[in-house]
This record gives sequence, structure tokens and C-alpha cells, in this order.
Amino acid sequence: MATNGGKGNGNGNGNTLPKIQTKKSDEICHDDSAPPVKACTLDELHSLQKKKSSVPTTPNASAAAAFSDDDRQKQQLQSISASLASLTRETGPKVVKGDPSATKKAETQQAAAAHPKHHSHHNVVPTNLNISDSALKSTHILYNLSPAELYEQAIKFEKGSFITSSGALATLSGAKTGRSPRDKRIVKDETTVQDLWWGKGSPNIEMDEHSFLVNRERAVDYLCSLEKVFVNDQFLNWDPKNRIKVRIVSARAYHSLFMHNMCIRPTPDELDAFGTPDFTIYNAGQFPCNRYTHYMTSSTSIDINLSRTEMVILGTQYAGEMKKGLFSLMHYLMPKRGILSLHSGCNMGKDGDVALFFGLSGTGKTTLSTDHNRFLIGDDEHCWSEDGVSNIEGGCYAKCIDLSREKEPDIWNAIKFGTVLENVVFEEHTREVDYSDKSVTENTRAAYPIEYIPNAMIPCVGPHPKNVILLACDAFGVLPPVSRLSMSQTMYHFISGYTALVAGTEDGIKEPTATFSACFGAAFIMLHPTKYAAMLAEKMKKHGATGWLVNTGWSGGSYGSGSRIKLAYTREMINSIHSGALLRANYTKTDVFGFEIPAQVEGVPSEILDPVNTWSDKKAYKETLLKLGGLFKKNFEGFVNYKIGADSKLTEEILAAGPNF
Ligand SMILES: Nc1ncnc2c1ncn2[C@@H]1O[C@H](COP(=O)(O)OP(=O)(O)OP(=O)(O)O)[C@@H](O)[C@H]1O
Ligand SMILES: O=C([O-])CC(=O)C(=O)O
Ligand SMILES: [Ca+2]
Ligand SMILES: [Mn+2]
Repeated sequence: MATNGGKGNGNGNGNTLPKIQTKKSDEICHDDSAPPVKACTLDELHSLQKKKSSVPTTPNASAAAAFSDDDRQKQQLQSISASLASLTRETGPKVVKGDPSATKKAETQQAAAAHPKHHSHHNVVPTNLNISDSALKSTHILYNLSPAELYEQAIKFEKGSFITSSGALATLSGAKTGRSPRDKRIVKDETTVQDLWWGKGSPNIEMDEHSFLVNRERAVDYLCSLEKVFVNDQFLNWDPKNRIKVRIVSARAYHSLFMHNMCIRPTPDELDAFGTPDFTIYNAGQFPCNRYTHYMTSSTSIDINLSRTEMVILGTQYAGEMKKGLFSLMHYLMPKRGILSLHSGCNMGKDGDVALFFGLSGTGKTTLSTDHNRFLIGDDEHCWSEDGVSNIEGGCYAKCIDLSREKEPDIWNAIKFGTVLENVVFEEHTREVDYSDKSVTENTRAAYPIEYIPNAMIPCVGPHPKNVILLACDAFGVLPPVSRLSMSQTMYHFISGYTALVAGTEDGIKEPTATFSACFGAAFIMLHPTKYAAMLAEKMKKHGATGWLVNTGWSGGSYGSGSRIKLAYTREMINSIHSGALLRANYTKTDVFGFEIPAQVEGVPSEILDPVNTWSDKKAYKETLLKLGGLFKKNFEGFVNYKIGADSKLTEEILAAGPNF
């Protein structure tokens, strides 16, 4: 037992702690296995931790380039300052690169060491005209940050940001958890009054140039009033000939990471050569619009000005507005070049057979284009040009409600570090996400880069489609699970753009509502639907594509009595389309809609192929079928006076391809 020295805690009862024995000074044990750190202070130690990056926050000039790093930086900051310029004060804000907390220290160090000549900010674009207080203030620019940097920004500064157990960034989109189509405005000017589809049925609600500028100024002033803003310079469209350069200015790390994932990410060299963007988004979503401004009917406004190539977002933080705003832009720009823009998923088999998946929200574009046996070209937005198909985006935006690892393994596994998880609920401690929880919204979403899907096709392009699959989630339960369509039927159903939704209220309304959305994306189209339909018909004919209608909705009765068709069965039907097996099946024609339905599909019980077999109440089936047929007819009345394509023959054929009774 150790003895106590002069001082100690000994109480003499034998329970004292043993005295610590130290070795004699010459025997002191050093842990010499590693050399000492090359730093004398903590600051120095921390500065060693981060290696100077060549991308993307401090873009590097390539060796051959004529500009020095400094010139290039300055040019880039000038371009960003110009983007953020007030149109009335005609001067951009002072912009400083980097995080406000980090730059102060960095600048002092730089001034003291690397650039002793520079007594002011090294990377500030100054404005000479300090005529207003706002011109005295500088705005920090967080330029093309990496996912890791954006995670840190989100977690430090944005309430509701958390890392989930799989490494995704969980965020809240605020009061809006979906798009606000009634708050979308398009500037009507000399060009767009001619070019665009206006009036009844059109998604394009007009606003004048002046009101746009009022909102733009509001957004820009809001953004410049912040200590820092995020700027993303990225691309749309994997077709190199038709690539569009976009700049997204936003106030939240969530928005920057979302767009990092959803747009095409430039390489360091591409970023160096970026220059001036073709289109700019000002996302001031936390800040409302001013309801005294003409055309404003709520505190939310999403405004597109095609002539100025700008979009302004006020009063909604739902990130999908940016994604779909850019899609609207493509629906304008691409058809002008003879390229068809499509609200569709797209994948390709090992033999190069490409399939398009059209469908309204929730019908299965993302789910069914993400197929372990095929290459994913994209899940939502594509172009069909003379060269084939190309994805517009660099990422996917999957619905997460009731997501299961077993049924959708690829999407499940894509929800990892870098992925933005919107509005999901997770267990407080373990951060395990409960995908069945609708407490925040039913529209929970994951946004991830397309390469998170193992068999993504990079670059995301492919040859001309062989199959065009129209998806409908028919909650009435009367459309066959799969039917082969004639060309005119394909056009009829493309223009109709049908799905049925079930309004989910707390009391549980059982009645499905038919939704018709022209071209399976009326909210995003800019021209009259018949323009896109004519292009689709022309391309399908030219390249010999076959049209199909797949009902991913109800079977055995309407919503409430029947049940949703098993995803596994839908996948089998889609497999038979891809393989060509379904082309060789025996078909019978249905009443009312005149669909051709196969007698057999491998892996699917034959009795479900004709919906009448699955309904016990045959009378109810027939009534529901006629009811839906009537809704189709009524919807199509809006299109009967339009000519589709050059010859009226196609128009007549399409009209005749609808339900007949
Ligand atoms: N038979 C089925 N076929 C397809 N999807 C099904 C089926 N049964 C259930 N589902 C579910 O329906 C949902 C389809 O949503 P998905 O994300 O694929 O829609 P989307 O067409 O991509 O819509 P959006 O354009 O809004 O992204 C998924 O949650 C999927 O799990
Ligand atoms: O844009 C969104 O919010 C989701 C989507 O893909 C769609 O609605 O088609
Ligand atoms: Ca989708
Ligand atoms: Mn979509």
C-alpha cells in the first residue's frame, strides 16, 4: 500500500488511492512515435489543417491562361456584383469572397504576409459611388461551395438543419412545402406576347416589365442587405450544343446545396471559363413580395422575365420553384431550336434502347426510371433533339413518402452525405428518418446528384427513344395497368395529361379528383400544348417509337375500395415493354377508351390486366369508366379548335382517338 506524503488525502483507513508513481526525470516517457506539429500557435495549427484549394471557391487560372489568379477573381467578383446591382442606383454592391467570419482573419493574414502592398481587402470589388449607405456595406459571396462547406453553413446558421443517420442534410422549406403555381408570373412584352401561350388553360399568368423590376429590386436589395449570399454558377442540359449557363443567387445554404445537386456541376476548368450567365435566379424566398405591387395576389411571387433572362423568387423557400422555373425556361428556349423539352424520366437498356416516362407528379417517373437493370439518364426533365435525348439536370428529386429500402433500394442508398432531405421527420437522438411520417408534409423529397445512382449514365445522354411510356396514377381504378397506344392515342393522352389525385384531408375524403395537365406538365409549358404534341408525334414517327399507357394507380376498385397496383407488377410490365416482349403479345381492345390490352405479361397475374376482372361490382366499374371517359371528353373540348402539326389529318385522328361512347 502506498504511503502518503506531506500533503494528501489519506485518512489512514486503508481505502486511500495508491500514490501515483512517476519515473525519475531521466526516465520520463515521451510519446515520440510522431514528429511534433509544425506550428507554434493554435492559429498556425488550424491554418495547417486546410490546404489551399484550387476549386471552386478560389478558381485557379490554368497555366496557359492569360489572366493571373487575381485578375480572374476580380473579373468573377465584378460579374457577381453586376448580377446583384440595383437597377436604379446602377451600381453593384461591394462583394467580398468567402465567409464573413473566415475572411476577416484571412484578410489580415494576407495583408500582413502574402500581399504587404495591399492595405485594403484583397478580394473586394470596390464601388466608387458611395452615395448610399447600402453602397458602403459589402456583401460576402459564398461561391460554388462544396457540399461539406454548405453543410457547415446550414448547420451553423439555418434552423431546422440536421445530419441524418445516413449522412443526408435534413432541412425545412418553411411554410411552403410544394410549388405555388398560382403565384407564378411571366413578363408579357413585345416578344412574349407573340411567342407564349396566354389565356384560358395557360399556366402563364402575365405581369408587366415594371412590376417585375419592382420585385427584382426588392429581391436584390434583400439579398445585398444580408451579410452573405450564396452564388452557384452551373449548367443545364447535358447536350453540349445546347448547354445553358445559369447563376443562382440565394440566401440559404439549403438552396445552394439543392441547386448544386440538381443542376449540372461544372468542372474547375468550365468554371474558370464560365463568364456571363445566360440566366440568373434571384432567390429571396424568405422575404415576401409587396402586395401593393401590381399583379401580386399573395405574399409569394415567382417571376420569370425571358427578355431579361432572369427569375425572381419572393415569399417561398420551396426549392422546387428554382428547379421548375428553369424547366419553364427550357420549355421556351429549346422548342425555338427545334428541340422538344419533356417532363419525363428517361433510362436506357444495355442494348441502347431508350424509354421515356411521362407523368404528372407522383405517377412514378423517378421510381420507374430508377431501375437497377438499366442506365439512368434522368428522372424528370429531358430534351429530345436531332441527336437523341439529353437530361436537363444533374440530379434527381425523389418523393420520399413511405420510401422503403426493399422496394426502392437505389433511391434509398442515394440518401447519404450530400443529399438534401426536405421536410422529413427523424428520431431526435438517432437521427433515423421515419419515411412514413407526414407531420410536416406528404411531399417529402430527396435531392441528390445523379451519380449517387450506381448505374447513372454519365454524361446523361442517349439515342432516340424506342418506347414512350405515359404514366397515370388512376385513383378511379378503371384504366388498364398497361395498354399499347396507337400514335394518335399517344398524342391524345399526351395532350390530356391525366392523373387522379385523392384529396387527403383529416376526415379522409374518399373521392378521387381527375387532374388534366397538358403535356404531363402544364404548369411548366410556355407554348401551346399542341406545339409540343406536334413535335412529339413527328419525332416518334421519325424514330419509330411505340407509345404505352401504364396505370400506376388503383386496381380492384376506386381509391377506398381497391388498392394501388403493386410496384413489383408495374416493374414487370415495364420490363416487358423494354424487352420488346409486350410488342409480341396478343391484344384485345377495351370499351370506351379503345385501349389495346395484352392477354399476358410475364410476372403479372393475367386477371389484373383487364380492370373489369378486378372489380366485384361490375356495374360500379362501368359507371366509373363512363364517368372518367366523360371527364376526358370535357377536358379535351379546350383543344378541339387547334390544329396539331402541319396537316389537319393528324388533328382529326387525335380527336378520334379519345374515349368513344
Ligand atoms: N405501382 C406503382 N408504380 C409506381 N410508383 C408507385 C407504385 N405504387 C406506389 N408507388 C409510389 O408512388 C410514388 C411515385 O412517385 P415518383 O417520385 O416516382 O413521382 P414522379 O412522377 O417522379 O413525380 P414528380 O414529378 O413530382 O417528381 C413513389 O412514392 C412510389 O413508391
Ligand atoms: O417541382 C416539384 O415540386 C416536384 C416535381 O418534380 C413536380 O411537381 O413535377
Ligand atoms: Ca420525380
Ligand atoms: Mn417533376
